[in-house]
Amino acid sequence: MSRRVLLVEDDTAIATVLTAGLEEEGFTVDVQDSVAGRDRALAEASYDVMLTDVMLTDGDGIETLGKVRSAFPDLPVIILSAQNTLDTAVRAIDRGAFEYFPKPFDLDDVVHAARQAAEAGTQEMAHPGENGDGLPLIGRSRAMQDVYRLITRVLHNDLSVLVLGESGTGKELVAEAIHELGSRKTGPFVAVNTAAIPRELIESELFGHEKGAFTGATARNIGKFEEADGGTLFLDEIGDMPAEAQTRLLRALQSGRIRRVGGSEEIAVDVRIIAATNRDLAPLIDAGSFREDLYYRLNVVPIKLPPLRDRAGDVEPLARHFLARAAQEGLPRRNLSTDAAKLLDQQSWRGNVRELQNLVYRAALLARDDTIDAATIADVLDDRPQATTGDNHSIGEAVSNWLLRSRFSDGQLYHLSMAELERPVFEHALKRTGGNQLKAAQMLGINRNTLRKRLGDLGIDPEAFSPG
Ligand SMILES: Nc1ncnc2c1ncn2[C@@H]1O[C@H](COP(=O)(O)OP(=O)(O)OP(=O)(O)O)[C@@H](O)[C@H]1O
Repeated sequence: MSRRVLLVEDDTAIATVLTAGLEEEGFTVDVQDSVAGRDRALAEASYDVMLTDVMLTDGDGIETLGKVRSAFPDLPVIILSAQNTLDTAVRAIDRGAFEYFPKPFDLDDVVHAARQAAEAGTQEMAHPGENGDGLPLIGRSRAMQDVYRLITRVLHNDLSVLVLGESGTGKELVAEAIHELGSRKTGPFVAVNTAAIPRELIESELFGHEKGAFTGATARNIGKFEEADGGTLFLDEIGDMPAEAQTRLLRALQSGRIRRVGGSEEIAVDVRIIAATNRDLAPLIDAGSFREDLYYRLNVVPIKLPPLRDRAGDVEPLARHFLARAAQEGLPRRNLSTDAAKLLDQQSWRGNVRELQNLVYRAALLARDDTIDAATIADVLDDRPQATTGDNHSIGEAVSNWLLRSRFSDGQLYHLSMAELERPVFEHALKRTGGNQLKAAQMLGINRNTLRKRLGDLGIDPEAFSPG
């Protein structure tokens, strides 16, 4: 028996392509181009799944979704949206959408989701919640869309999330967003930067200690786990955690209980863990300095944050966002000239969003009039601390400098250095070939399967380099 789809889309080109794809999959497709048409069709026929655009001439496909969901609670709905913000993704899932696809979408993905939806009915639907306000993440690039979709997937469960990404890409902000928008928002959000705490103190910081547990422990102290009870614990720079603390953390995650340092009592804690790292954990695991079992515990849902240079079109809105924030914080209110925005967009942003933010604040301070022009940006750019490897004359020199700045223990040096070298080489080749792995492998002079495997090991997504 043929399954029936209601497609609500006012763009005829998209409607035609989708209809063809869905029909090929064996669906019968009815197309409507308005909210009114949608409601009429729903009243007249019975559907297995509905796909709907958001901005329709007579209304908003998400805002009016509540009505549909109460009248047809068993009808799974897939949202197709051109408003590619985290807000839209969250609104869609909160209103009970089965899936959310930013445009332009991949036809196969949408057809696949329609089939899944028709099969699963509404069982797998996200829990409706209320609408989030003041969503903090700026940027509508294609590269950020996957991040938004993943965020919506983890809001109403307690799955462990591992946020991966270079320094300054917004990992902590993502953790905060998950907490603020999710079902633990009434509980505390507690952040711990593992790399910033002396190794000897990490365990007591995380799990607390009893009076007299060690020299200097003059009173009982509650750790971050207990502080985060009922909420979210964000563990930043997880790759820097010493071995003993890793063991203790794993035990806590497995049992849902902790024991204070020097204590004997087992204390139950209800904590959602979000961990983050800017390091590649695979070589640390290979080298035996990061526990593999802990990795699997933490990495239930990985969220990879793209570096800023891969977020086409995001630099200018971010810069304007930071200017507005700077003004709120008492700095002079400034505009950004078109040329200034262009110049910002051309930078490679090795320090990612944090670097852009710092630079925008400095430009706001230094600008000579209300509008920040390209000359001011150029001055501030020149003033930057030297980019880490930008001034080196050879790869060898760059590597030597990098080794001097890095800290890792014996047994990791080779794997970590190789990962560090391979990443920019692979990314360069993927960029040059628009993400085509076959061509990239030819350019590199290595076997395609080798490339695919190494990309996987390094967590590089070739899709992120494909145009569009
Ligand atoms: N998409 C974004 N929209 C708005 N602000 C952002 C965004 N991403 C990052 N920021 C801002 O940039 C700064 C750096 O972000 P954050 O501290 O979350 O990065 P991080 O990846 O955790 O860095 P690190 O690895 O160094 O800890 C913060 O001030 C954050 O508010």
